[in-house]
Amino acid sequence: MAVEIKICGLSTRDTLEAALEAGADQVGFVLFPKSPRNVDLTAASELAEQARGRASVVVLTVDPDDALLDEVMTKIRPDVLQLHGSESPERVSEIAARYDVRIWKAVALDRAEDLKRAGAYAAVADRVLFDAKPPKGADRPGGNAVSFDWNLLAELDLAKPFVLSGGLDPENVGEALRVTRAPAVDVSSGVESAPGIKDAEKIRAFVRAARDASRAERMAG
Ligand SMILES: O=C(O)c1ccccc1NCC(=O)[C@H](O)[C@H](O)COP(=O)(O)O
Repeated sequence: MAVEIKICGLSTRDTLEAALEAGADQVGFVLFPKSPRNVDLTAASELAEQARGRASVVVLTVDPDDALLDEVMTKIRPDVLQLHGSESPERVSEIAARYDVRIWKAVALDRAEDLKRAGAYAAVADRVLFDAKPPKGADRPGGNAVSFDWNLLAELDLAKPFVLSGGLDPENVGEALRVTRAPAVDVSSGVESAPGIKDAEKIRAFVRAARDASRAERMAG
């Protein structure tokens, strides 16, 4: 299977278009006011319309309440809801039951012990997205350009497909795929020229590098 590629934190029509034309499978919009990639509901809904039918629309929120989720579901109508806060497995299950949307749950990894939490999330979410733990003092739980030790995932046995995230870029995504054999990758900072400013050429380079590496892995068996 070809690797799936998500470009996260898009906030302009032009860079969204670059991601869609490059062949991204999912495009992500961040609803988190402290993020340099934050978009409001209106902007996210306009970007979602541009992407609809061309890639899956992912809306990323952090510990959302039902009022926000009601608005997200009505105004943006995402294909996927990415939960990137400290939502418990019970809360993820509640959200999955309340809304007709696929759920990805982010799990921060630093050491093998952190993987124990992934099983409980795999039981209630459609996918688990592994990200690095945020650095001390960071004001957001993701999008920090930090990687974790990919070897932690080499022997992973999870009931659901996972997404590899955290500090990926066009130069390292090939090696990341070789080590983890991830079915899907997610990038934000690694395709930016500055925090929150997406770079069309880096988006194209990332998609190319991930596709090349995925093809090489498949040919090697
Ligand atoms: O991107 C953000 O600013 C953000 C803010 C709050 C929660 C999550 C956020 N991003 C999550 C993502 O999906 C990123 O793609 C993922 O953390 C990887 O980020 P990066 O290491 O910058 O590629």
